[in-house]
Amino acid sequence: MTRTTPVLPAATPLPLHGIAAARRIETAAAAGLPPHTLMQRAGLAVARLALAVAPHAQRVTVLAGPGNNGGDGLEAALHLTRAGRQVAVWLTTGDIQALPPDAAQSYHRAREAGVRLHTTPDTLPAADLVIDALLGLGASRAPAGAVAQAIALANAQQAPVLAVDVPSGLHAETGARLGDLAVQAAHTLSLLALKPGLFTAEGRGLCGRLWHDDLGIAAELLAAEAPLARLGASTALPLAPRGHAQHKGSFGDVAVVGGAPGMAGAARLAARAALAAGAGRVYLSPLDPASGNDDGRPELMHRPQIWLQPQGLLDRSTVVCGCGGGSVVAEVLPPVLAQAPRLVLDADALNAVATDARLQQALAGRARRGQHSVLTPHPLEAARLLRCPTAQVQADRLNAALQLAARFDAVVVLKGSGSVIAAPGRLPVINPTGNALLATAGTGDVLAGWLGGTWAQVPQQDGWPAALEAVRRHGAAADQALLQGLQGPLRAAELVEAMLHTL
Ligand SMILES: NC(=O)C1=CN([C@@H]2O[C@H](COP(=O)(O)OP(=O)(O)OC[C@H]3O[C@@H](n4cnc5c(N)ncnc54)[C@H](OP(=O)(O)O)[C@@H]3O)[C@@H](O)[C@H]2O)[C@@H](O)CC1
Ligand SMILES: Nc1ncnc2c1ncn2[C@@H]1O[C@H](COP(=O)(O)OP(=O)(O)O)[C@@H](O)[C@H]1O
Ligand SMILES: [K+]
Repeated sequence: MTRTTPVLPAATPLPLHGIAAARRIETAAAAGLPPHTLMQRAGLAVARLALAVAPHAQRVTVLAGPGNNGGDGLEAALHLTRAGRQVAVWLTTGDIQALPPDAAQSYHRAREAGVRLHTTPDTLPAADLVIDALLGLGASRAPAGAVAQAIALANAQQAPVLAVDVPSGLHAETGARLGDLAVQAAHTLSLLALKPGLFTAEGRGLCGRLWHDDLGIAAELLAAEAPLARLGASTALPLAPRGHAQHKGSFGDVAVVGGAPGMAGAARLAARAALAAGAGRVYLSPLDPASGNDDGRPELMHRPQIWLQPQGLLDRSTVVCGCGGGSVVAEVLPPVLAQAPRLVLDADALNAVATDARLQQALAGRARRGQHSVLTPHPLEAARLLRCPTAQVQADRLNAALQLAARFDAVVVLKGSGSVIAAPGRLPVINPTGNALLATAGTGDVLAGWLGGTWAQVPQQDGWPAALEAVRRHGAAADQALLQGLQGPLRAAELVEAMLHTL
């Protein structure tokens, strides 16, 4: 029995399979079933979801492509016709002989059921719902010809679009667009395996609301294939509750090094976030000698130039370095990289590392010395570290994060829509929370600080659990703000407070 479920929020971690693995899962599942069963189940699942999300839609247009994704659409058309809807199928090919066998069988079933079938549309009929069954896992190049034309028509009309398996024009594995044209869906029903590209880069934006149907196959078939990543859980993994006899020394120290002239706010935001995350003591060591304490947060302690003290805060704290670091941060990085036992490197600290081979060596050698590092680049910072264009990072975010993690022997948080968390020897995680309310200056500083504040409370661990939890909660606060109707950006100082009130 097939079961369609919403994917987000994900209460438990979910495996995300690459295209090759997804195809092997399909082949293994098909081998244990009568011919054509999976496509029939896929079409039924699409039709049921269409009726559920658009119950009043009388006129449904199905855009069917040249492969098996089109076959799923033809099956859905058949069921929607039986359910009394006015269905028109627009096939991108008139050459029925060229359809793969499963899709050809669905074509004949649809025709026999009286579905109206047309080829190569110039215009689309007015519809209440459009089903995008143009391209699925087989999409390997920029949409061209009739497929490209159909995508453009789908995006130009008003009705909501339900995408089958993946919005056409999106790469299911990377979340990058294959070309200029991609379907903007209101809903996407992912079939059999969930794919990483639905959750990162352009995926979240193009998919709309995400649904999943495993087409009733045995769970063992999915478990038999190694995933490329997992979708993190969007529920809280709380720290141990505070004991009655605990004191501020029980919750670790954080030292924030950042805030070059003109950028004091960035370091203050990170320090505020570390405090709110629950660190016992938070010290602020500004890179601007003229900068004073954060008057809005008298709890923070002003400690100038901790990098000049041979033994002290740098040796025993969780250090967050780089927020608003400017170019001067490069000067303090040698002692910071040498001494900090647990280090979060953000923003200008990463830019400084990107341009200095000695700093790169010092960073990469930390793990061998038993020191732990977490890097939190946004795509441009990641591109500088990898010495490639930003577009190349965004074209394969999982791979970029894995490369950085291997090169620097560190936990890496590649930020942006669907942040990727990677570390050597671990399956990468795509974070399921967050939205564009976070697209405003300073929210990255808040993430780095919160991460440091979380990590300081579990100093015996590497930065992996703290990174997962900080990224999840950061996004969850934005999701909660969206649900509460916030229209504008979630300003960074307010984000700190919002995170405090988010599980
Ligand atoms: N079989 C089953 O039982 C089940 C199948 N399922 C469904 O099958 C889907 C995978 O089907 P698929 O492998 O046939 O690939 P699909 O995505 O339809 O496209 C291939 C066609 O598109 C063409 N094409 C590619 N790129 C193009 C471009 N940019 N612009 C234009 N054309 C382009 C490509 O041409 P070619 O590159 O070969 O020249 C080829 O003709 C999967 O996502 C799921 O929906 C599931 O429901 C489970 C049950
Ligand atoms: N569209 C978006 N969807 C989800 N998260 C986003 C989006 N835009 C930005 N973010 C998040 O906001 C933060 C921005 O960080 P960053 O670019 O470093 O900003 P800054 O340097 O100004 O603090 C990151 O955690 C990023 O993942
Ligand atoms: K599709």
